[in-house]
Amino acid sequence: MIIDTRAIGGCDPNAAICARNISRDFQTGQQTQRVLHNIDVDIEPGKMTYLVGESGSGKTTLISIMCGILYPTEGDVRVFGTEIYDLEDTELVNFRLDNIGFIFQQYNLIPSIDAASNAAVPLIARGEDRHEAREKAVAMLEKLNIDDQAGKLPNQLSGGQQQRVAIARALVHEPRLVVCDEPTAALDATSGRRVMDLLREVAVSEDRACIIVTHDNRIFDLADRILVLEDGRITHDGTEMPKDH
Ligand SMILES: Nc1ncnc2c1ncn2[C@@H]1O[C@H](COP(=O)(O)OP(=O)(O)OP(=O)(O)O)[C@@H](O)[C@H]1O
Repeated sequence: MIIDTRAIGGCDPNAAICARNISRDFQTGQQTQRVLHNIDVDIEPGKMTYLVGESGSGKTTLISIMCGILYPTEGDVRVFGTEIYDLEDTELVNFRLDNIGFIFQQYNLIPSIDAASNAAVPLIARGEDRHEAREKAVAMLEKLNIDDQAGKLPNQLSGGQQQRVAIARALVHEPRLVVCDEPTAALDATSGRRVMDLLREVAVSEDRACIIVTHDNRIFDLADRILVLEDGRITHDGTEMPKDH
């Protein structure tokens, strides 16, 4: 694979993500709806960046584009120096497997395998030995204080426990970029802060970045940077929430 080393639109070569001129349309019947409008954004490593905005403002669409699971209608995205939408499909899948951990609003756990096997999925997908993968998965479940549930199937777990399994699955392969959609929504305040502490420990360092989509004002104080999205445009970029929110 040849990586084009030319900068797109003034990308900082050290940025975790450099997104330029991102627009996205959705087609519903005859109607085309533009939900993101010419967004330029850089995400720096070493920071926990929040993406905040009302329901329907385009948060999920934007993070999906920034991490290689949804093509933009227009624009370019570079993740750790790789222009991801120039990759072939299998290259993009492998890039995501190696570099990105996802925590979705829906936990997307596999119902027929236990919690430890679910948490081990990214390691097994990369071809790691199953036994070693399970051991690493159980160690991650332990950090999340849920290793006593390792042998249970998803439908034997509470919503909050399922979410912690999904979080363990996102972190188990120590990805350089972690993207989380409402990681604390189903958790009580103490568990929520514990998850955020763990995310900071595992997902934020000199060469790692973490983006969190959240409505949860209990954790706004833990952000290093807050981006506010309104109707598909970034209207605030600062270290705190704007006063009028
Ligand atoms: N697959 C799709 N087809 C058509 N419209 C879509 C699709 N996905 C999202 N949209 C529309 O795009 C807009 C932005 O949706 P998105 O899910 O990105 O918002 P959000 O800010 O993440 O909302 P929430 O906080 O409710 O999750 C909404 O109007 C939504 O209806």
